[in-house]
Amino acid sequence: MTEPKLESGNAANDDLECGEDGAHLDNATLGAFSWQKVTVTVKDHKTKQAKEILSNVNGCIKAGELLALIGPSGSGKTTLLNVLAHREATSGAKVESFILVDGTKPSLKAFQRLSSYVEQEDALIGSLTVRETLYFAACLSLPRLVRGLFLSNHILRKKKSSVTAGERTRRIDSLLGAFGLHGQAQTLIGTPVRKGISGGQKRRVSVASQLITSPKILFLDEPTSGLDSAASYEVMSFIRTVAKQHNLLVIASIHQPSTSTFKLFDKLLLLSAGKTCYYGPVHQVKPYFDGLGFPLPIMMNPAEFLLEQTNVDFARDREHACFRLGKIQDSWANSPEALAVLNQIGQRREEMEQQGFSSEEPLRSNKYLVVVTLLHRSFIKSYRDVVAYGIRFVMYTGLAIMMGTIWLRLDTSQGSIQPFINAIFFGSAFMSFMAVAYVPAFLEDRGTFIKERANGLYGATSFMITNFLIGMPYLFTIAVIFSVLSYWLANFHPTATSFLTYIMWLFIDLLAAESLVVLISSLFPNFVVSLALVAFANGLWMCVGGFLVNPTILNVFWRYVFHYIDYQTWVFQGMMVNEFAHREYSCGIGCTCMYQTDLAPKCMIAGTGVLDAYGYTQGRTAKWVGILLGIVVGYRMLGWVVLQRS
Ligand SMILES: Nc1ncnc2c1ncn2[C@@H]1O[C@H](COP(=O)(O)OP(=O)(O)OP(=O)(O)O)[C@@H](O)[C@H]1O
Repeated sequence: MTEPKLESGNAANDDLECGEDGAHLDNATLGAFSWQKVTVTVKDHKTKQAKEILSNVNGCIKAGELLALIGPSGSGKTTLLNVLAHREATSGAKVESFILVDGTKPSLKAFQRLSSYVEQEDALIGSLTVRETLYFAACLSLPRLVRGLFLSNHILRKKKSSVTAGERTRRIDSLLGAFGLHGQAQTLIGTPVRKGISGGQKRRVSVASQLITSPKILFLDEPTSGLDSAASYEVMSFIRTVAKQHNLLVIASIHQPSTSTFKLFDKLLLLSAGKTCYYGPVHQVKPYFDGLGFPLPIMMNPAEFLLEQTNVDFARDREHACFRLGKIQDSWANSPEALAVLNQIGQRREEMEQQGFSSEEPLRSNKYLVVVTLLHRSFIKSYRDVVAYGIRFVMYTGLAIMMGTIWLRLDTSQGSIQPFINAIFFGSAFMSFMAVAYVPAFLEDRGTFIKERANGLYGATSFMITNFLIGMPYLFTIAVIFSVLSYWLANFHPTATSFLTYIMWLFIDLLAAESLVVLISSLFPNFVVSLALVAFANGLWMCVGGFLVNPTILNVFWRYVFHYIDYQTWVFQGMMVNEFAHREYSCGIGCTCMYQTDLAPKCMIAGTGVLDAYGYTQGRTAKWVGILLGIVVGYRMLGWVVLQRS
């Protein structure tokens, strides 16, 4: 198996600007990040009344500090993290907040440049190696120049902020080192059928790939979820070391950390039912709760204790638990510590207002290079991911052999006419139907796209173009393999032109079928729903496509509403014309011809008689291809609109 040519550690001489290892991560510019009066209101599903899921949450962290957001399930950790990261808080939410970076409100773009967000579920591609994952993260997120490009004024302006190949490699190497991943650099991330790196290593790769753009603020959504306590500690200690070394600000929501993991954080924000229960240094949480009359037992995990005190859902005595929680929340709201946080934010703002915060535009990779990078990545995935592609190849090959041997060597007597028609229908309709096998692969790609777009890497246009382009050679190969095997075995019209025309129809058929999968799976990104709808749509297309009910007698509703927009209609009639326009069939003993044509006196049937029975005219191939391509473009455009809005 060929490895892609990625830049190696000693790649280029043009990296003079990059300085020492890991220097790109250094934060020398951003001092503090604060948030005030964060309140999020949603409409309660049951009562239909407005419900506050976050109420008046304040906080501030300084460069080099790590903040843990903890709280019972449903306390508002994810919502707060989203608000702080300038993402959608939750669907349909009304958000009030006052978020400042060094005392200044940054633009969304400037904030995106300053920060990175690591999702709870790793958005990693299992068939890439660890190094490749960082390499593609770098290519997608960092602006770069292609050698040999004519340097227009625009490009020259961008050159200053571009990252050279050498610098990119240096960043990858330093991140591999910082997260203890050098030993696994060439190991696959892992797919369901190929074991890769461990869960903790995956999490480290996720964090490292978000640090490639040198963010100053790092948001982590449950970075230890699904990991055992040893792996959780390991992941958090790597993050802490990097944050301390490079003066980064880290905010992580975290579920039940072990005592040792808990102590890796500098600050703690304890939430329950959307309200603050404690905010401040981790080491002061014990005296604070002691003072409230809830002493922390010496041998107990502090995080576990705090969650116990603030959780009402699993309490045996719910009334008592609610009373206790109310007391903790009120005590915090009226505490001198809460007031001190507000003073700290105000003080910090004044200090920094004089200094000023430079809001730069985000670094972005060039759109065309993004498409090239995505194509490169998809290509590697396509030849390594057996589940996504290999199995489908085997399935189509099996189907072709099956079809060719069932319709084996049909002769040119009139008895073969109907089997030929059936074979044309089966080849076009069933191959289209089998596009359902693409649903899981597309949903996986869509998932990656949604996460990468949320990180500002690229948009729906780049994704759609790449998806279309990467599918073309693959679908073309399937069309060729299927035709080579089944066309000659079944004895379709044996000329080179007809054979190539058959491949063309099948290729466009597959292109349309896969575009339909893209549209439906974008609209309903759920495996079962999507599968059912694609199957339903194909069933509909088969019924109205002209084979099962002759188009001349198809009733007006189905004919005008669905028949003409059905891509299988055009493929079926295209293949029918290809087969029957230039072929003749014998009527056999007794000379009773099934179709009456000019050749009846010779006891023969002209294939055009079959076409007449279906109402198909010849010489319209270009028009039908045009209609089919229009349908493909239509599906893709609609898919693009859906992805754009999702
Ligand atoms: N769009 C919404 N409409 C109604 N309620 C919502 C909505 N989004 C979130 N909530 C509610 O807001 C509360 C906070 O949700 P959030 O996901 O932020 O909690 P969390 O602390 O991250 O929970 P977990 O630890 O279980 O992930 C929950 O009770 C949740 O049900």
